[in-house]
Amino acid sequence: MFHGAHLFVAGWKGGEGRGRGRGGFRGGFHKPDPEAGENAGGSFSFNASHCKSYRPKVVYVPPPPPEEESSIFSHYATGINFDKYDDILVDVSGSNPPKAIMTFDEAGLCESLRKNVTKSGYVKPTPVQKHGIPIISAGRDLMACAQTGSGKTAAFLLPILQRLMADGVAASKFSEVQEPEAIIVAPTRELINQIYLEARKFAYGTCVRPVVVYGGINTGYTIREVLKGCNVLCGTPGRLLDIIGRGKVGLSKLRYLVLDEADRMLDMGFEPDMRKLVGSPGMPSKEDRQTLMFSATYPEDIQRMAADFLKVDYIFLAVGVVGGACSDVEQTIVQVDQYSKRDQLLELLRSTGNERTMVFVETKRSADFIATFLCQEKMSTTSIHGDREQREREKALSDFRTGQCPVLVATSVAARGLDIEQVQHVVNFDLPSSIDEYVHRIGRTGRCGNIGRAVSFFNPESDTPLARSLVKVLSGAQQEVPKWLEEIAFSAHGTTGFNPRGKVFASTDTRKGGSFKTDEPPQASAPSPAAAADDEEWE
Ligand SMILES: Nc1ncnc2c1ncn2[C@@H]1O[C@H](COP(=O)(O)OP(=O)(O)OP(=O)(O)O)[C@@H](O)[C@H]1O
Repeated sequence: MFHGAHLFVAGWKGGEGRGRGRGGFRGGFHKPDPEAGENAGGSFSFNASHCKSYRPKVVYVPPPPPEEESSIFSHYATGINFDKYDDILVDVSGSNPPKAIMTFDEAGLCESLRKNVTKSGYVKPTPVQKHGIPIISAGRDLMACAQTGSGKTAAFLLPILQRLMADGVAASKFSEVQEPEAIIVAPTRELINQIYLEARKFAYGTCVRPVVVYGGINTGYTIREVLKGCNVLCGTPGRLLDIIGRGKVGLSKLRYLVLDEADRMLDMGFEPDMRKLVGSPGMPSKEDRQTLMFSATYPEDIQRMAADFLKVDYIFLAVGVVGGACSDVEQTIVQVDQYSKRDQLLELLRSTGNERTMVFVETKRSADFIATFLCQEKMSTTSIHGDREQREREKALSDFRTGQCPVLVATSVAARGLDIEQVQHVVNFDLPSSIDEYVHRIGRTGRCGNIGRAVSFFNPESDTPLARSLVKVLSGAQQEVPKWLEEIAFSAHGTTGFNPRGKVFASTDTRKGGSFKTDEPPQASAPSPAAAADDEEWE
């Protein structure tokens, strides 16, 4: 059964002026809606960036997060390859990097935090935690790159919470303006909510209070939550700027600014808002705050630009190959033509039984279309994309998490960061136009040392531009490269310099002199038009 009432009328939101593409005038009458987060500063000036269509007031209030300890600390088991993380090569550059820790005991966590780490099932730190925790604890800025599912979230949350707890920071509900010590930004609502739940878990039983703000939920509710006390503010950029613009959040106590999925936060869609955020009144300068960036991918141009937000002596940490795919995911590329994709998908899903599977498509329309098709074929399917109401998105995710709907059809909105237990399988029904997006998508499986599988439909008519990067990512993750794909990659770009078995991307810091030694063209950080159409809403 398809879970979600609106298949084709997926909740009216008024037009396409969203995500990365926003800022362009699309015509139509605009009425600012303060509840939806518009006209944040009080005065409304008519310029292109304000031109969104009128949208109805957002009334959705999400269900409260779990209160029982067993739900807060529920976690899945690490997989058989967890210990293999230790074999991954680590590159730390920048002056005087602190020594890595080997155990959580060496992290010097206070008792309550240490207890919460244990209750979360963490026995030993992953490499990004071994290196990242002491770097952050030493007060250094950090640009960290580590493969999907390898524990980047705890790598920044633990040292931040440790410092706040050690300093006796406590939330106060007696203030009309809340002054958080840390702000964490992520590109999608579901991801920031997940980070918030992780922060809440690690801060359990302490006086430190994390709060989450994101678009698609009632602003009044969000403000009330912030005003109950806020030390760690987690948010999507638009809603964060809105709350700050309304004067509900002051920045004078801010010590930590974290950009999760940092390359995405600094690409051309989110960069203006990130600059607005760091330019907000009261925001400490980069010299006076600690800025931390995390991702599994860092295109070179983004890496250079990220330096604008970091102190000169930031530390660059690369666990494994920058932009490399998780080697615990078995990747298969199947050559298809556009018209056989649906039948092949069906066949694939029938053969995998009830395995939890994420099926990625390129547009919101095809997400609805494929989900409907699978439902008609009696597969329990749900879908998530930017045109669905927040209520529907959260229901879809929850039905997928609980296994009620083992198939989730998704656009790029679900490509990054989501950590869902037992996703055994990812299908790229449509391949994305960027290899980084591919790496993030297949990283929804094979997490935390578990093994996963990814099958991608390659249509030579549309996917040839990706062939070369795909060959490199496959060989970099020790996967079999189909002969036909090598041939397509070879003929698409001629013979010069194409060495499919060569080094994938050098895992080096751009400060070493732009040494991303790759024989492929620089990764485009700009989104494709199709990807832009599926972007997260910025409220
Ligand atoms: N040291 C650890 N021991 C056991 N489990 C861990 C450890 N660190 C993290 N985990 C778990 O591993 C899973 C993946 O972690 P996380 O979501 O932080 O990965 P990530 O590197 O941020 O991935 P992505 O690049 O997809 O965002 C989570 O369920 C997390 O709780």
